[in-house]
Amino acid sequence: MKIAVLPGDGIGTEIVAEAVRVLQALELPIEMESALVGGAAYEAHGHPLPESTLKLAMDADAVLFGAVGDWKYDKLDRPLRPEQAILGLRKHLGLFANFRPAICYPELVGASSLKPELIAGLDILIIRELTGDIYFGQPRGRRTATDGHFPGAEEAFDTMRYSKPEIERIAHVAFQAARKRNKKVTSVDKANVLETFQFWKDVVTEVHAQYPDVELEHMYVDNAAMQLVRAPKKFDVVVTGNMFGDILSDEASMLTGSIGMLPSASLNTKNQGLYEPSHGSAPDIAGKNLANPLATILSAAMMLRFTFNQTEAADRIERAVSSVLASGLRTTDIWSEGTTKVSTRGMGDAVVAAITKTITKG
Ligand SMILES: NC(=O)c1ccc[n+]([C@@H]2O[C@H](COP(=O)([O-])OP(=O)(O)OC[C@H]3O[C@@H](n4cnc5c(N)ncnc54)[C@H](O)[C@@H]3O)[C@@H](O)[C@H]2O)c1
Ligand SMILES: CC(C)[C@H](C(=O)O)[C@@H](O)C(=O)O
Ligand SMILES: [Mg+2]
Repeated sequence: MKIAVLPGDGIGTEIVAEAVRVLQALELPIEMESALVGGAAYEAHGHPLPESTLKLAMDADAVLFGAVGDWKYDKLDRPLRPEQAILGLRKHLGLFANFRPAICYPELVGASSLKPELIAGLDILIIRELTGDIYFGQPRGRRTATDGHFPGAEEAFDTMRYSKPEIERIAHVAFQAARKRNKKVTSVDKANVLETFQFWKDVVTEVHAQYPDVELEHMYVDNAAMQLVRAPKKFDVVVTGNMFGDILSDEASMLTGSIGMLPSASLNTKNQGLYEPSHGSAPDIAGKNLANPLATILSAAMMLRFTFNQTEAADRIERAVSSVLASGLRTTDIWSEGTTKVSTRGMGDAVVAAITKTITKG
């Protein structure tokens, strides 16, 4: 089991350190090798995704990723910006299927900004297409407008596009995931305005014919954003494009109590995966030992489950997280009256201790 460990920037280094300690506590035959990525790699090597880092990731069975980015790099040319590292990894490794499960742990029902009854028992899965859409479509750039409202003015443009096979494969992923859950898929689009998403809707409908046991509903993205906070438990599997999935998954994270609770798995056709929290490098709290490491720790559990088929070890991590939350320990983002505030390291220590206890007990 070879894991490339890429902590990145900001809180990335702090949260990945805790996930690594959790993996080590499991005493599995895991080989881990670290490399710089994002702004840290730009500082050291002049590029956010150096060849050596990309090679390490491509040769590994799985990548454990923290986060990249900092406001101080926002003026760099786009190819040198830290965010290009994660986009480049997704593209080079072909990580088209992104799983972002939003699960509300019973202990955190009070931590969300939503009413407890809306989110108690919540367990939804957002499946985000990760290598297409306006994120990767060409052409893009800046130019002088020759038409539109202001001919002659400076303008910028991007290209939204999806090919049929790209939509088909993510639709299959969603229907197959739904089969193992509550057999309902909501496909989120903007077919009323965008040709790309009328096509998305048509192709998803076509693929659905192969899954008559799964219910399919279509929903416009603006309505989906509203329904997610109105009645989130009505969803089971949500499948959508790259950009809508980015936005809706951050929204869904608040249903779990905090963005610090939302893990993710990004998979390719070879079951190679990159595992990262759904949040970013949080420059506002970086270096303060304040970040919640649980999204990253839970991403490590997803790695054991999806890439390494180590179901028992994955369960062990998830049980340890539950027991730590049940014992009342909270990082600042999920803290509420009557619970005990701990640091990033303190939360990591508690999860490691809970795992060690289960191993000792056998
Ligand atoms: N995959 C990635 O590497 C990734 C993802 C998202 C954003 N980014 C980058 O991160 C930088 C910051 O972006 P942003 O501020 O928009 O989003 P962010 O997710 O980094 O932070 C948003 C807010 O959530 C809080 N937060 C995030 N993770 C947390 C955690 N684990 N525990 C407690 N609080 C947490 C932050 O303190 C901040 O207030 C940008 O450069 C952005 O491009 C990277
Ligand atoms: C950092 C950025 C490129 C990334 C995205 O937009 O995909 C992030 O927001 C995410 O959700 O992983
Ligand atoms: Mg995002």
